[in-house]
Formats: sequence, structure tokens, C-alpha cells
Amino acid sequence: MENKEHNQNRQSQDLPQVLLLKPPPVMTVLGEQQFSSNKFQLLKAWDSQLPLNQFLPKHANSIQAILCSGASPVTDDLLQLLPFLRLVVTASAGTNHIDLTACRRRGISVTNAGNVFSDDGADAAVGLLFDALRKISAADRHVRQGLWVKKGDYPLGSKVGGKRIGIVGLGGIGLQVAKRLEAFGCIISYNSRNKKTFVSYPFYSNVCELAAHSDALIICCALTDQTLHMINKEVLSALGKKGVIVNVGRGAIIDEKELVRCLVTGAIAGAGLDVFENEPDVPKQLLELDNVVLSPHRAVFTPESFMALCELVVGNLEAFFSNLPLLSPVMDECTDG
Ligand SMILES: O=CC(=O)O
Repeated sequence: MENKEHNQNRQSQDLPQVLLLKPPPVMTVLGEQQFSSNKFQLLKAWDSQLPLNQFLPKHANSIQAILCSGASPVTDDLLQLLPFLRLVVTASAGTNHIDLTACRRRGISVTNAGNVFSDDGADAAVGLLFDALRKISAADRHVRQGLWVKKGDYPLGSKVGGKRIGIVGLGGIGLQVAKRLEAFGCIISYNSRNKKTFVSYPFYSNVCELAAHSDALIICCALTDQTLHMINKEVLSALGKKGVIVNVGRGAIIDEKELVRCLVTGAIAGAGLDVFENEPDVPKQLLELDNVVLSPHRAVFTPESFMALCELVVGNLEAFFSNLPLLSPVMDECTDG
């Protein structure tokens, strides 16, 4: 232990230190060597046998940046322990695990995954929509369980073309969803914090009104104080009995208890869910339902998006330590995913 700790110390004297409390998923998949640089040194808390309450004070004065992901929150309490911290780099699009207000107050810059996840996130959202409407996974189970032979044909799914799609959050992912579904003949409208001048899709400032004018809602926005449980009973009722909801944002944007109730009682027709309020726990009732397609928070992750993310993470850190502009700064609470 002493040697490892000593080595980390010695190396960190040569290069600025970037703290990691947990390896982000991109690092677990691609390997640590992909993140090596001659501009900074990774300081891996999990490599030390010191408990965190000793590890952090020991290194606090040399840590200038943190590399984190959704699984390692950056709270005001943590920031308080790191007086020389100037940058938080998150290997995620979402920033809801970071106290952005505290970062701003302390003059700490934040970067996120920028647009590297937009295509894959949009593909997954469209895939979940197709599955929920055409019942692909449910029909697959019907065939595998021998029910085609025993019980006959599976009920029909619903056509995708012509559906009115309400996109909640017209950021990188939302825009790509719109582009893809337009090509399938869907009619797009959206809700976001502000009306976008660069698109001609109808804008609804009220998400309930958007739901009332949509056959499917696709949630692509970020989780913030403003979007927490934004999709509530009222919005789900407005979506109605034939409505479908897809969520690739964050679980807590939807009131999950209400969603489960609506799916169980048929108050809405179906759902495609990549994210949940208490991951990895998924409400048991959802597991029983054939009108729900479930995915384990994997919408944006592909080997390709991870390679692009790794380049961006290293690029942001190298830019910072070279006094160059950051590549994907988070300016504000971005609510549009
Ligand atoms: O959910 C994934 C992300 O925020 O990157």
C-alpha cells in the first residue's frame, strides 16, 4: 500500500492531478490506458488503501480537476474538501449528479459529453418507440415461449408513420430523434425551455399541451430542479389511453409511481424506458407488463460513442492544463439533453 501511495505521490509531483473517485463506465470498457496523457496524471481513489476521508485530505492540495460520471456525485461537501479544484469533467451528457450552482459559486468550470451521444441516444429512443408501438420484444417473447403454436397470432402493433411525436427537450438527442422520425413520416412538435429559432416544428411551452397534441412523448431533456417529475399525472392523462411514452433522459423526469399506475390501468398505452428513478431497481410491476419495453440505461453507450467520449474527456483535460478553451463546457443548467 505504502509503495502504491508513494508512487502516486511521486508521479503527481510531475503532472497536475485529476481525481477519480470511481472509474466511469467509459474507462471500464475502454481501459485506463486510453486516458493517459502527458498533460495530467490520474489519481485513482480506488487504487489507494486509504479510506476516502484520509485519501482526500492527503491529496487535496494537488487536485485541480475531477473526472466523474453519474455514479460519483460532485457535491458541495466534496468541493469544499478540494480548495484548488478548478475543473469538473463528467463522462456523461447529464450533469444532475454535479452541484452546478456550487461549482459556479466557486469558479469551477464543468464540461460534459457535449454532443457525442446524440446519434446513439436518438437511435435508442427511436428503437424503443418502434418496439413499444410495434410490440417487437413482446412478440419475440410470444414466439420464444411457444405461444404462437399454443395460442395463435400475437395482437397487432400500431403504425409508426403518421404518428404525432412530442419531443421533450430539443437538444442534441432530441433534434436527432426529430430528424429520424420525420423520415418515417411522423409529425414532430416539441417542448423545451425556449423556442428554437432554427427549427420550424410547432413549439409548446406547456408540456401538458404538447402531450394532449401527441400520440407519443419522447423525453430527451436533462434532469434539473425544473424537470423533476415534470411528467406527472396531468401530463400522462393528457397523453391519454392510446399514448406511448419513451424516456432516454433521466428516470426522475417522470413521476414513476404515476407512470406505473397509468401503465397498469391502461391510462396510457405503453412505454419504452431506458432510465428509472432508482437504478438499477426497476418497479416490479413493470416487469409483468407486455406494453413496456425496458432497457438498462444503455441508450447512449456504444463502443463508438465511448471512443468519441474518451477523446473528448482527454481533450477537455488537456485543453484545461494547456490554458486553452474547453471543448464542451457546460455553460448553464442545460435542460434540453
Ligand atoms: O445517461 C447518460 C448520460 O447522461 O451520459
